[in-house]
Amino acid sequence: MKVMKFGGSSVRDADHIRRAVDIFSASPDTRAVICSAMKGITNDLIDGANRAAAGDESYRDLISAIRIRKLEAIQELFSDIRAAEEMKQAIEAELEELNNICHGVFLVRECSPRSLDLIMSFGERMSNRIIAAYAASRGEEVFFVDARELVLTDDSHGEAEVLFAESYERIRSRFHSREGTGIVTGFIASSPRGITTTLGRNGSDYSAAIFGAALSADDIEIWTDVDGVLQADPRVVPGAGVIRDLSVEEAMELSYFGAEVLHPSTMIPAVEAGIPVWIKNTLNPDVRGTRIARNVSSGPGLITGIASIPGVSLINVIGGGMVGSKGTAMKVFSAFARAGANAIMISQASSEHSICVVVRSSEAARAVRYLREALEHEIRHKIIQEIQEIDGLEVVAVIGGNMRGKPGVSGQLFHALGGKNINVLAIAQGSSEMNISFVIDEKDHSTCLNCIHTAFFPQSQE
Ligand SMILES: Nc1ncnc2c1ncn2[C@@H]1O[C@H](COP(=O)(O)OP(=O)(O)O)[C@@H](O)[C@H]1O
Ligand SMILES: N[C@@H](CC(=O)OP(=O)(O)O)C(=O)O
Repeated sequence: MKVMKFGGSSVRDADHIRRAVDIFSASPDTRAVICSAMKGITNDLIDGANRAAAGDESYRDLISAIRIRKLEAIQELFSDIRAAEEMKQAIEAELEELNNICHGVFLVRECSPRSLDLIMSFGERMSNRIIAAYAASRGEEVFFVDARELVLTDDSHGEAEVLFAESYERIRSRFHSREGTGIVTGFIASSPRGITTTLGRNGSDYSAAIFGAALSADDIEIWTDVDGVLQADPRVVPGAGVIRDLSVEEAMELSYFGAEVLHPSTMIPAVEAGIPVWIKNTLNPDVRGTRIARNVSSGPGLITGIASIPGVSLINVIGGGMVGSKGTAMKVFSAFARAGANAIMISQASSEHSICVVVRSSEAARAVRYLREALEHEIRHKIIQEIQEIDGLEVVAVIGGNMRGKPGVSGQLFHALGGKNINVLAIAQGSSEMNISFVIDEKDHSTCLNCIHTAFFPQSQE
């Protein structure tokens, strides 16, 4: 039995929805189909909420644009006039509710994370209603599931924590009482008090893993717009090939370091339940795709993939006085934690002369402010000479289970970068020896990814 998920790119319009329904209806053992909002709609909803909160009436234009996309899709999908009319009415009712909520935000000039979750939920609610009704109109045995009735979370709005035991129980009981395929809203959930929450941006993959684990699926299939997980971002490295099999650890590393096709933490419920996750292409359904599973051995290459996180800053705490001084590192990392800045990468010179931490640029100024406060004593007594912030950078990570215990990977890597005159500002290696990450100037993005790809995957270049 399978659980499938179709991302925003796979349900972006009527043509894609048709293909998605073709795919799941050709696979009768599909018990649940989790769909995202049509591509771009979640961003439009966030934009609309922000405009309304700023007192800008143009939020209405965004809702009108969403309405047009929905009505066009309905028009193309439903040949039966009555069915199309019913669907239109259902969507108009959702849009009216959305409009009222946004009007409330406009009046109070404020959009709390809780209100934003509710506003974002309309993307998945509307797309899944249309997909379920369209599949039913083709004679498929399907039932619509608003995941807010089944997936329970705490109330940390924006990226809520799932309450697994209660959610699994509800999912199992709903599916045991129904025949056919459940068409389930991804991304959205609710708190025990019934308040709408979301699982974090791109959270529909996570929803698929939750339903897969709850229903003990044999496989989870994530359908997207590329042939699988590729060796690098195909928009930057056009020659990147498909990775056939990925271990869970490699997949986690790739997603952590920005491979957009996967999302961190997504796979945890599936992994814990031992369910393989497949990444497949809605536009090319016959291609095998990538399989992510436990105990997969890495492919033949020295590395498996390359990923990168743009928009980062490097914060360098420099001071000869730190050598042998106990507790400075602790002060540094506590300051980052208090500033709410997530350390993406950390590297400390072995001379203990500097600690360098990479954070998202949006968090950098605040982190530096907290650091200066926390290290005031050290700065005054010249234990620390400088706290440096360098912006406009990118973290690149080279990942692969085969790197473990194999000498020469770093040599080959930095030789390739040197050959293209790419300056490396900091380097770190995970203790799992499964990744080498380093910091470069953002301007070297494309040259860097392409030269690493050429160096490690020469066979993909033809
Ligand atoms: N290593 C990679 N492998 C495959 N796709 C990648 C990779 N890195 C970035 N991408 C991008 O991720 C996109 C798919 O992710 P996303 O847009 O979130 O899909 P969906 O809409 O299906 O959820 C692809 O179109 C591709 O451009
Ligand atoms: N619609 C949500 C959830 C999601 O997972 O979307 P997608 O599958 O298109 O990444 C978002 O944009 O964050």
